[in-house]
Amino acid sequence: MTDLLTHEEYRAIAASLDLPQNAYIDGGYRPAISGATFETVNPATGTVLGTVAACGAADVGLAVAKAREAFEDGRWSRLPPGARKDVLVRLAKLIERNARELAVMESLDSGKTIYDCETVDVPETAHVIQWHGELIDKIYDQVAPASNDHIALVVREPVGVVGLVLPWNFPLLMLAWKIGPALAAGCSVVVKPAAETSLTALRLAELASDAGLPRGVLNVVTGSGAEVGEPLGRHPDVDMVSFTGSTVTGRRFLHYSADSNLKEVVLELGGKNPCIVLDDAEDLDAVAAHVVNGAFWNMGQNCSAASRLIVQTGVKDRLLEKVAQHAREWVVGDPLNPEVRVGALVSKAHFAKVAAYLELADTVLMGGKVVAEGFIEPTIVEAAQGSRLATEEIFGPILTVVPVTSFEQAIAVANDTDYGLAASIFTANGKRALRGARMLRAGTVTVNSFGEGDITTPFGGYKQSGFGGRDNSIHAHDQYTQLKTIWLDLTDTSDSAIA
Ligand SMILES: NC(=O)C1=CN([C@@H]2O[C@H](COP(=O)(O)OP(=O)(O)OC[C@H]3O[C@@H](n4cnc5c(N)ncnc54)[C@H](OP(=O)(O)O)[C@@H]3O)[C@@H](O)[C@H]2O)C=CC1
Ligand SMILES: CCCCCC/C=C/C(=O)O
Repeated sequence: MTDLLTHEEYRAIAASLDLPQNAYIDGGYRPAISGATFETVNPATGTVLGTVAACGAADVGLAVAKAREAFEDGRWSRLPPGARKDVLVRLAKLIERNARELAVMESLDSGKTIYDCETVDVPETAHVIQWHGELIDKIYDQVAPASNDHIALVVREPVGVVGLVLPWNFPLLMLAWKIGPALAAGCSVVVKPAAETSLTALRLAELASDAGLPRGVLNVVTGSGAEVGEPLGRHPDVDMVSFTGSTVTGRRFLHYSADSNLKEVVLELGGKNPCIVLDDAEDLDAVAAHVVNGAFWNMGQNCSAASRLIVQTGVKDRLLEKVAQHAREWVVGDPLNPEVRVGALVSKAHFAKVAAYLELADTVLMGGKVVAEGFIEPTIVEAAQGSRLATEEIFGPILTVVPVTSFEQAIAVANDTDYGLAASIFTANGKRALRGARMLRAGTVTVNSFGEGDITTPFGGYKQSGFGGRDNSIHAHDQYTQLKTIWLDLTDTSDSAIA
């Protein structure tokens, strides 16, 4: 467990940080070719932290060319897997050694709490990179069951140059979820972080060079979705894009691919994740703790947040009382204060969007107020199935309660959404739990708990929550590799055999 510092100590570190400013291309920092910059803001205070290179299509072109050069000359792609493992494990160690700096930088740039950055985001980032590094020299290719006269090898090859387009809710962790398997597989990557949160991706790229990653293999191009994301999505020499973010933007990447080189596209998109609590659920205190964590962790800015509580009427009042009790313990305030569990929403624009949902609530069961610009207290509202509060991804600390009267109705309401990322079901009846888990249309279903699984389990969505592949686990490697068949004819064609 990470030893946390005091609020004052975190503030002192924040004041002394050396923040990256430029894109990271071909193994070094570079300003945008145009010289343009944009301001990156601390959403908790509204102060400008610094400026960052506002890159454009020319910078994307340069990064892709450098990534292609690196891929084709084999400086990384053709290293033995064990050698790639060594570099990734060294990178994981460097992340651990620089954890405090990365955690404070992440908190300042995103409004996430230092508590979460120190205890989850940064250690998990190191863990994920180490896990994929250590996996890569343990995956074997296959021999197909072809006839005795043939040997058919099925081998995996890195897909090539990949574009990784990231969201702002877990800037380091989503970077790790994508570069871990991509680099382990031997790909060269061009990362586009969200403009709100570019700093830690840049610093991590520098650490990767320190760990021995050859130049050109990991490039970070900073700037907006329109100026950097779109040119990357349309680039004819990018072989594959892995994207995490909104369903609207994810859909655009399919258009970019169709309009350019039919690059592969993997999308990890939004969710409106149901958390079902049935009348027979045991240990309501523990259930309430899961519900609160699922709904309010990271200020609800989590694609797998438990944003819909579908609760059977027999247990509703008792559960909601406990949920409110737990939620009241979540202190809202300065993200650099280690006591705080609810920090700032990522930007003014996002805060305004989430705050507008408060206006839609007729029945506020708890909270419902803006604490200060950027900060919203944990809020519980009741809303009818089909209402905007019950169907739209709010991505903020607002939990919508939908009462139901039966197991069947709970499952029907849970599945009545275009999304299908995560779901959970709380019940003491094992058979019903498993039947429910089978019936729920979601990529991850948790029973008597809420969570996303861990690095060993695939993460991705059904329906409009996902497309084309999975993050995490050994299956993440499918995104970044392609299968090749090598067919060898063993028939004996020597003279004696013919005679
Ligand atoms: N699944 C998830 O984990 C996430 C879901 N969301 C959902 O999306 C909503 C909106 O958030 P938002 O930040 O706008 O999410 P987006 O999906 O727009 O952003 C995700 C990434 O895509 C980039 N991007 C944006 N527009 C384009 C484009 N036209 N072409 C290519 N790339 C683009 C962004 O760049 P930039 O931001 O720099 O312009 C960012 O790097 C949230 O309220 C939430 O509901 C958001 C983030 C994560
Ligand atoms: C330690 C697990 C953190 C999981 C966060 C998953 C969020 C993904 C997303 O919002 O895209």
